[in-house]
Parts: sequence; C-alpha cells; structure tokens
Amino acid sequence: MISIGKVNKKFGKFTALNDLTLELELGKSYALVGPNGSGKTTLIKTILGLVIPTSGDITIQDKSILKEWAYREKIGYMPQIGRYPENMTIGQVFEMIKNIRKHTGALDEELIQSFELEKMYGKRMHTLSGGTRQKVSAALAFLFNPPILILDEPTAGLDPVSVEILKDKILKEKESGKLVIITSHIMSDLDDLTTDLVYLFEGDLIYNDSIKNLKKETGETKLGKAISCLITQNKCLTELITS
Ligand SMILES: Nc1ncnc2c1ncn2[C@@H]1O[C@H](COP(=O)(O)OP(=O)(O)OP(=O)(O)O)[C@@H](O)[C@H]1O
Repeated sequence: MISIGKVNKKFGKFTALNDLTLELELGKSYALVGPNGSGKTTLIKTILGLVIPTSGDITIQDKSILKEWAYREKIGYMPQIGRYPENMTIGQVFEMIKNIRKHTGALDEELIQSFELEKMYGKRMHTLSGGTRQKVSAALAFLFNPPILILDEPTAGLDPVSVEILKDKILKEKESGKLVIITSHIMSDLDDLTTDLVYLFEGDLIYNDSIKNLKKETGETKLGKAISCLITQNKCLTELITS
C-alpha cells in the first residue's frame, strides 16, 4: 500500500532520514517508535507530503506521491497537537472541513457520538481543554472513512474512558482492513493496538517486523521490555542464545 523507497531527508547537513526503505500494508497496524529526534515525525510528514524528501520516492498504491495531492484523501491524520482556527466553534470546524473535502461517501461519525462532541458544538476552539481538542482531532481523522490512518500520540491527554473509546475504534478500523500507523511513547497502548514495529534510531531503520516475532526473538511478553532488549544492543537476544 505505502512503499517507501530509499527515502533520505536532510535538513542542511543533518540527516533526519537515512535511505529508509519500508513497505506498509493494509490490514496491519504499525507502531512507529524511536527516541526523541529519531525521525518519526519527519517520516510521517514525508508520507503526508508536508516534507519533501531530499532523495528517494514514496508510492501509495503504486503511484508516486511526489508532486501529487489527491492521495491525501486516503489518509486520516491525527496530529500530536491539532491546530484549528481558534475563533471558530467545534461545529463550524466540522462543517468547514466537510465543505472543503466535498466527500461524497458516507461519513463515519462514530467518534463524534461516542465522545458526545455534538453537545459541545457551540464551544470555540480556543476555550477547549487539551483532551477535548484531542477528541476533535480524533473524530476528524476517522470522519471520511480513509483507508490509511496516521495517529501521532493519539491517547495523550485523554481521560481513561475516552482512551478506551479511541482504542476500540482504532482496533475496529484495523480489523476492517485499514492501514494504521501509530506513534506513541505509551508502550502498553501500542501493545494493545499494533501488529508490527518500525523502530527508528537517528534516522536509520533499526527494526521492521511483526511484534510477535520481536517478542519471540527477545523472549519478552511485553512490547516495552522487548524494545528495551532491542535497543540495549540485543543484550537479551544474546542472553537467550547462551541460556
Ligand atoms: N524543519 C527542520 N529543520 C531542521 N531540523 C529538523 C526539522 N525538522 C526536524 N528536524 C530535526 O530532525 C530530527 C528528527 O526530528 P523528528 O521531529 O522527526 O523526531 P521524532 O522522532 O518525531 O522526535 P519526538 O519523539 O521528539 O517527537 C531532529 O533532530 C530534528 O531536530
């Protein structure tokens, strides 16, 4: 579905993505993990067309995304911090985005309902709590029923009930065959939601395989522990082999 071919991104002399090659498939959900500054957001922005690679190509359904815009309709994106016209109400933001998209298919308003956002349609964006803003961003990401979902720290700032609502929704969409990419520093969420791990370090792709395999290779049952093994230079792998 998404094919990333030798993508390199330099900011001046600094290499943020180093010849990354990666295939992302429908029906899988990917945990995009790495330390701060490892290139996760740069990779997401490159897929979204907001950052232009220095070299390499990205194709979606075998079509290059470079100099192409229409493909973005296939992606639902939930940013870490949603930026909206601050004087508009929640209801106006939804209406505006629906008008811009001119979407002809059915809308997925499940999250609007589960988060009870309609009750807050009259509230202006600048008055919202961080969690309510996250709910608006989540509801917008799913609204047009896109086959690809890119969710940047989706559960950050949400209350426990809302976290479970969003996690159930993500799982449901993944099970319906969508491609989901999630960045998060909350390993337990990723453990619940994702099937595959893409681990970046200083712009290099360090791991790209199923979480099931990672757990098997490291002998760990929890994703957080398995990743710790991976980043402590395969210490656990050596321990497993020698034990
Ligand atoms: N526009 C830019 N100009 C210069 N350097 C940039 C730019 N955008 C990102 N970088 C650098 O690229 C590197 C990767 O940044 P990126 O935001 O992709 O990291 P990240 O893995 O998402 O980090 P975090 O976990 O902190 O969100 C960082 O060193 C960052 O300073």
